[in-house]
Amino acid sequence: MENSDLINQIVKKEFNLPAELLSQDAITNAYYNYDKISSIAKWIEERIHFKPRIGIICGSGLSDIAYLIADKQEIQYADIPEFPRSTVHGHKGVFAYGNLNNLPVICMQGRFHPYEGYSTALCTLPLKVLKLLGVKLVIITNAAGGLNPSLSVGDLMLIKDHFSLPLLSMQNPLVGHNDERFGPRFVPVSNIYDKKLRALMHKCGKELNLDLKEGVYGTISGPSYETVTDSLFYLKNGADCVGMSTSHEATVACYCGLKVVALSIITDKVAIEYDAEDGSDHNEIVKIAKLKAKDAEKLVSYFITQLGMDSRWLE
Ligand SMILES: O=P(O)(O)O[C@H]1O[C@H](CO)[C@@H](O)[C@H]1O
Ligand SMILES: Nc1nc2[nH]cnc2c(=O)[nH]1
Repeated sequence: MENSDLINQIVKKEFNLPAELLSQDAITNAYYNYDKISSIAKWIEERIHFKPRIGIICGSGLSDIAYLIADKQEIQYADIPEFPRSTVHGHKGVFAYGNLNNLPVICMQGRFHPYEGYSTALCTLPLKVLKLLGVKLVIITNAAGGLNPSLSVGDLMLIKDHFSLPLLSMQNPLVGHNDERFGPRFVPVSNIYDKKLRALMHKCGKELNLDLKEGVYGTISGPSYETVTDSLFYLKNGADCVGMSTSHEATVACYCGLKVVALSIITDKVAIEYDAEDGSDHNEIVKIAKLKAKDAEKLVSYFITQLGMDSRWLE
């Protein structure tokens, strides 16, 4: 059977309508239903023989976080049946897993972005897989452009909230049929970046003598960067930095009952004056993220040690 026939058949069964009449997220969620995601998780489980408790998503240029894992093993996304591929420079497309400071961790060296052509539901499929693998908490990282003039290149910023026009305007990964086995239809997100975990992260930052900033992550869909007017709009509405990921991932993690903590590394300053030079360049962004990643790695490692000291964090 042709793949499009199969998709049509699945969608027809669920909605009694042809797939053309539905949004991409609704189609994705019908295709990647609970059973299919369970079979992806089972496929992984059978190969890794390992029960992760912490998930880490590595942002652009931040995949070396995985080298913190002592006995690191890998599984390629390309080997996992019906799993998407990473297509962006700085995203390897690998699950790395093993113990990090004695806690079982699975690390995504590579995420999926809506601008690659994936629906937001497909971009966040890994979060549902992580949930079924046993993950309780995710640490999301990203490279972001600094909007707030108080942020400098190389700063680490703990995300306290996000502002996402794509999420607010129907690019929401939860659109479509809901399966309560993952989470509820309507999801409260006012404490999406868990307040207690943020306090713990700040404590870690202090103890490591790091100047950890805190702020709001603004999401654009990309792949074009922001115009000056876009940037001013985000800045005036409370965003401190901007990027093309994270918010939809945090939303699905929260929906699935995973605790979320998220960090941005500021890789460039966003133009907020009309006659400013446009400095956004992805190769440069990846280069800066790699150069400045050491502090993020130290912080994540120490944070995981602290999580290990109280079993309630990973309940
Ligand atoms: O968010 P991550 O994946 O770190 O990457 C950021 O860097 C890329 C733009 O240069 C975009 O993908 C943006 O989201
Ligand atoms: N200006 C800008 N810089 C970035 N660095 C990482 N992501 C982004 C982005 O979306 N915009």
